[in-house]
Order: sequence, then structure tokens, then C-alpha cells
Amino acid sequence: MSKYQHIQQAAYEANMQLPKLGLVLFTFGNVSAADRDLGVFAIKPSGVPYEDLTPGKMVIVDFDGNTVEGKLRPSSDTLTHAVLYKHWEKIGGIVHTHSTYGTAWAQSQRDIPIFGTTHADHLTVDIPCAPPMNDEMIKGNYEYQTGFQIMECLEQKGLSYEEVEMILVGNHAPFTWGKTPEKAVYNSAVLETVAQMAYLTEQIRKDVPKLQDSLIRKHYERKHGPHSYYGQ
Ligand SMILES: O=C(CO)[C@@H](O)[C@@H](O)COP(=O)(O)O
Repeated sequence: MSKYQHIQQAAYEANMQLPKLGLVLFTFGNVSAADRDLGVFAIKPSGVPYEDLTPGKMVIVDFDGNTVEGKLRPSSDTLTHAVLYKHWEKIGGIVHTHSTYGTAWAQSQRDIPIFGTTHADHLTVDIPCAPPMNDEMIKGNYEYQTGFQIMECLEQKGLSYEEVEMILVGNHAPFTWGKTPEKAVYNSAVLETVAQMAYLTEQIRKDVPKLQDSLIRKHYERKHGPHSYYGQ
């Protein structure tokens, strides 16, 4: 019996939500669940179809990206997860998907504008898109660099990872996180829904005005409590 079975079970259950929510195809994407006291996380094995997953197949990795337990190769995005767990002390779950609308916005290298209250219920700002990697970063370790691409984008925009729990990585796809893997999965579904609504909104009308700050504040604080607004 693995001493990590609690996070293997949590990672397995969260991974199985992705195909159920229509957020992944075949073996795209991955979810991890961390135990911060043990300094490790359980992550989906690379290239394994969701229908073949079991809790025991989740690979245990430390926050430096070293495999601690497991026979299978951890996800190819493991180092991105490791960088974020190492630098963001309050997160316990990370999701990466190639969900259609979120990935289309990431490929367009655009932030997803805040057009409506559905978006404002979850964030008070546009969903950020990290600029694509430069040649220098690409020469390095791609997945390791993606973690820094994500952190640097939030930092440059003056955003906190505890308030904005989702991002698009330019030319790649969405990453989301949260205190738990369940919250990270929830955030991935919210991102995909908001991405689809924003795309369709721009199809209906090109010059769409963004939601006014007063309504963003009203909606966000109604859901998250007074003085929780952090928009720009
Ligand atoms: O981002 C990508 C590929 O661009 C990965 O999420 C996707 O192919 C899944 O890879 P893994 O099976 O997790 O190694």
C-alpha cells in the first residue's frame, strides 16, 4: 500500500473528470494533486488513455520534478506542475488541458476579454495569455520554462495566483490551479465555457465593449464577499 495513495486517488478522480467534462481528447491534458507536507504530487502518467487509468498508475514526483514512486513515465508537462508547486505555496492541484476554445484563444495569443457576468463571477480581469516562448526559453527545458512563463505573466500583470487561478500559454493551451485538484478542474471548465462565450460574442458583434468595472465589482463581490474585488 503506497503512502501516497491519498493523492493518487485524488489525482485519479480529478483526471477522470476531464473527459467527462469534454475538456480533453485521447491522452491530451493532465491533472496533478499535491501533498505539500510530503513535498510531492501525484500526476497522470504520460500517454495513457483516461479509460486505462487507475489510482495506482499515478506517478509520484517531488517539487524538483524527480520521480519518487511509480513505474510509468510522468506526464510530459510534469516540470511545469513542479515549478508552480515549488513557487506557489497555496496550490494543491493543477490542470492542463487542450480544450478547444481555450486553446484557440491561446494560439491567437490574446487575453480573453471580460464581456459578461459569467466571467465576472470568477475573475475581475481578462483571462491572461502568457506570451509565447522566445528562442532562448525554447533552447532550455520547454516544460520547466512554461512554469516560469506562467509565473512571469501574472507578475507582469500585477495579478496574484490566489485570485487568478487560470491562464492561457501562448501558442500552447490552458493551465489552471487551485487549493485542491477539484477546484483546478472546476477552473478548467469555467475557462473553457468563458472562452467559448467570448469567441461567440465577438462573432455576433466585432467591437464588443467590455463589462464596466462597477458591474464586475458587484458580481464578483456578490460571490466572493465584500472588498474581494482586485480588478485594474
Ligand atoms: O501539452 C501537451 C502537448 O502539447 C500535453 O498536455 C499532452 O500531449 C499530454 O501529454 P502527456 O500524456 O501528459 O505526456
